[in-house]
Amino acid sequence: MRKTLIAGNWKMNLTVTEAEKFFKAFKIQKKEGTELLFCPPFTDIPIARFFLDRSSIRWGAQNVYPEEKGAFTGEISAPMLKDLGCSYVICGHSERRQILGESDEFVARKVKAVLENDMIPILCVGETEEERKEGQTEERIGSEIRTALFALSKEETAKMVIAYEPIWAIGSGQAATPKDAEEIASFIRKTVKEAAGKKAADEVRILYGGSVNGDNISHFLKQKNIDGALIGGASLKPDTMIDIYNKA
Ligand SMILES: O=C[C@H](O)COP(=O)(O)O
Repeated sequence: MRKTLIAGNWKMNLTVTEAEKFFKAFKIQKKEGTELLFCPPFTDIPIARFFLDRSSIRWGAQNVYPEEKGAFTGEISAPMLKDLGCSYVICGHSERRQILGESDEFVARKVKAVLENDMIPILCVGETEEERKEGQTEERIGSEIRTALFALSKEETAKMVIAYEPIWAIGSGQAATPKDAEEIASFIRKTVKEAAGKKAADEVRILYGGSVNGDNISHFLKQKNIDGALIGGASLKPDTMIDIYNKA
């Protein structure tokens, strides 16, 4: 039985002062079978640890550099995140792939580094509006997944989370339909099965991300292959995130 994961990606939002205010206001009743995660900016991770340490809520990072240590100015390594108590790391978010030109190969190195440091990678995949119109969605996502899984064992693959985030749905207020998201989630599971076998495909968790809110979360979670959500804008307000968690 796969555990539902509700993950908030704050992106480049909330200062330390604002994060403190957020966590002071964030109160939930723990639910069995649903995991809650926040991925704040690096600067807020110690604040997340301070407030969430004795709770069931996990914290993670939005990015990582694939090398362990060394002369990589401005970068943060997986051992550094592990030492801060991070459980998850988002790898290959489309905002990084598009703005910073991160390649599938570079993202694959991050995924490996996260697993080697006993954390769980959330691999983001998804198509642009143009690719969708051209019927290239599966080709794009298939290639992103195969490259990320290439150097992983079946056991490592089974631990992963893959987030399907159609780029056109991110921050647009126009989410994919639950039916379309399920179709791609099913394709993702099939791709994992071909690359790493049935056991890994049965265990890997697949999230949907892109304009998720309190009104549509339940529709996504009813889908057979969708195990949770990666939430951007709606994760920035305590009340909205509490509402989403309660509906999950
Ligand atoms: O990582 C989160 C996604 O990019 C979704 O962002 P959004 O919920 O603001 O559309």
